[in-house]
Amino acid sequence: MQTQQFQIAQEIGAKLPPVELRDVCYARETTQVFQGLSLSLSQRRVGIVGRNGSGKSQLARLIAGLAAPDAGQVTVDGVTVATDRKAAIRTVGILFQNPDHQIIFPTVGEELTFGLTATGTPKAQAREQAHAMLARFGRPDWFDRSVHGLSGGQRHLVCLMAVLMMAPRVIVLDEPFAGLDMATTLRLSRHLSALDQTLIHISHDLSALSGYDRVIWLEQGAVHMDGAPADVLPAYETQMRAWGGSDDFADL
Ligand SMILES: Nc1ncnc2c1ncn2[C@@H]1O[C@H](COP(=O)(O)OP(=O)(O)OP(=O)(O)O)[C@@H](O)[C@H]1O
Repeated sequence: MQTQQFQIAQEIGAKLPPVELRDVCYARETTQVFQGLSLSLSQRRVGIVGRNGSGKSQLARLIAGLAAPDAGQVTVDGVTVATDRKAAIRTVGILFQNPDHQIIFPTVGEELTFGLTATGTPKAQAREQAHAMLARFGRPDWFDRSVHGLSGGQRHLVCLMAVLMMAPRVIVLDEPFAGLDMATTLRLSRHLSALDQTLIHISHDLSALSGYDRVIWLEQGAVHMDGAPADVLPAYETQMRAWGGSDDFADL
């Protein structure tokens, strides 16, 4: 299948924080995940799809600056995210599939205030902002709650609030709804879709991406197809059904 280049609506894209990957090479142990990947994202809602192991989570980590490319450059809104960490955490946030990969502190209050205090906000102001965030999400009583006493869905909400505390212009979502019940998923999706921020959303749930501005299909660390959801999602689904017809896992 030919990769399609998707034409960007410049008048919309110009106002949004650009996410740029230039000639990115990146290996994990013996796996060469990306070999010269270039991508320019400037839409408000970008979906990423691809098979298991195609490189989606590694792409998310590079965009969030949690990993540095071996060669090439990743910038978000002009910030080189892997090296300028202080600017990066105010520019781009990431929500993981598993909140336990994200949460560091024992209490909700500490988790919510850490990013702000680490980047110079006075402690009292950070606490005030955390209380305001908890009130916004209807959990004013959570500041002193132990994170480990919360359910998975509640921990997801803590992660979302911690990301929003930094007011990043771009949020990367790495399958944040996996394992959540339908009501929690609907509620979190509604909060996310109401956000002004640019969302780059990795998902195996194609319906979650149908209203997006652009969808990128990754295959073995390269862009296989790039375009409007109405073009990319049906093509992806058809290919997945065809591959799913085989009983062999050798290609996983
Ligand atoms: N910690 C690691 N050490 C070595 N190789 C890794 C590591 N993490 C990922 N990889 C490799 O990098 C490649 C891309 O993995 P990645 O996690 O980005 O895939 P993915 O598209 O997110 O898959 P999934 O849909 O299963 O989450 C895979 O070949 C994987 O084996």
